[in-house]
Amino acid sequence: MPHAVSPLAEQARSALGRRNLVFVGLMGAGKSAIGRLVAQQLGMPFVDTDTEIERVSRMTIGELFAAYGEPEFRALETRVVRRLLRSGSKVVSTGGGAFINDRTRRQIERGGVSVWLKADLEVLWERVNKRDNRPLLKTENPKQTLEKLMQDRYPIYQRADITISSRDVRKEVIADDVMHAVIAYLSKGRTNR
Ligand SMILES: Nc1ncnc2c1ncn2[C@@H]1O[C@H](COP(=O)(O)OP(=O)(O)OP(=O)(O)O)[C@@H](O)[C@H]1O
Ligand SMILES: O=C(O)C1=C[C@@H](O)[C@@H](O)[C@H](O)C1
Ligand SMILES: [Mg+2]
Repeated sequence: MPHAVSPLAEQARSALGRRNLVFVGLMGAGKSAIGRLVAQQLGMPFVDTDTEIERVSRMTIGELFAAYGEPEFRALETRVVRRLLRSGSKVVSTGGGAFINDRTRRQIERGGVSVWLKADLEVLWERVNKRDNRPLLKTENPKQTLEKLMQDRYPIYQRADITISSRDVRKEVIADDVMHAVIAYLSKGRTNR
């Protein structure tokens, strides 16, 4: 297992102990990019649930939505998240809707420290409009759809243990914010899970 790469990362790694670190938030918030970077810095394994779902189903997320519909996708997502959170501590980046689903959110609440990457509409839109691989945004006005998802989902993402502002700065800056916040959150007298 690789070691944490800086004193900050080392301190965050040791605070986490055997816990998982789970990134949640809307499409484009940076869960995959920041999750991967934080995992590298902490010297922990990294898994992205969307990638894992595509691997086990041998279909893309778009194909899954088209063939089976969103409810089936959510059921598969719940199972994948549960399995990942039970198989050794790691950094997990979830798909945008995972924390919104009651069953999946309960898995995350039980299985790790959750980090909401919170971004404003312009930042999200700038990042997601470059690709069209998000089935929920295949609408007439995808920016408006994204705004509606923000209104519906932000009150739920807000339940995450930690909130980090995912703004237009280098990914390393956000990764440092995450590690500082993890240390602060876990120093509040919490016991190892
Ligand atoms: N701080 C940042 N600076 C510049 N680019 C960023 C930053 N954070 C994320 N990005 C870029 O924004 C795009 C979307 O990020 P990412 O794929 O990590 O989002 P996500 O939250 O995983 O979205 P989804 O829920 O759709 O999987 C990627 O191209 C990523 O490299
Ligand atoms: O926000 C969502 O509900 C989604 C986000 C993506 O990560 C994928 O999990 C899928 O496109 C659904
Ligand atoms: Mg992602």
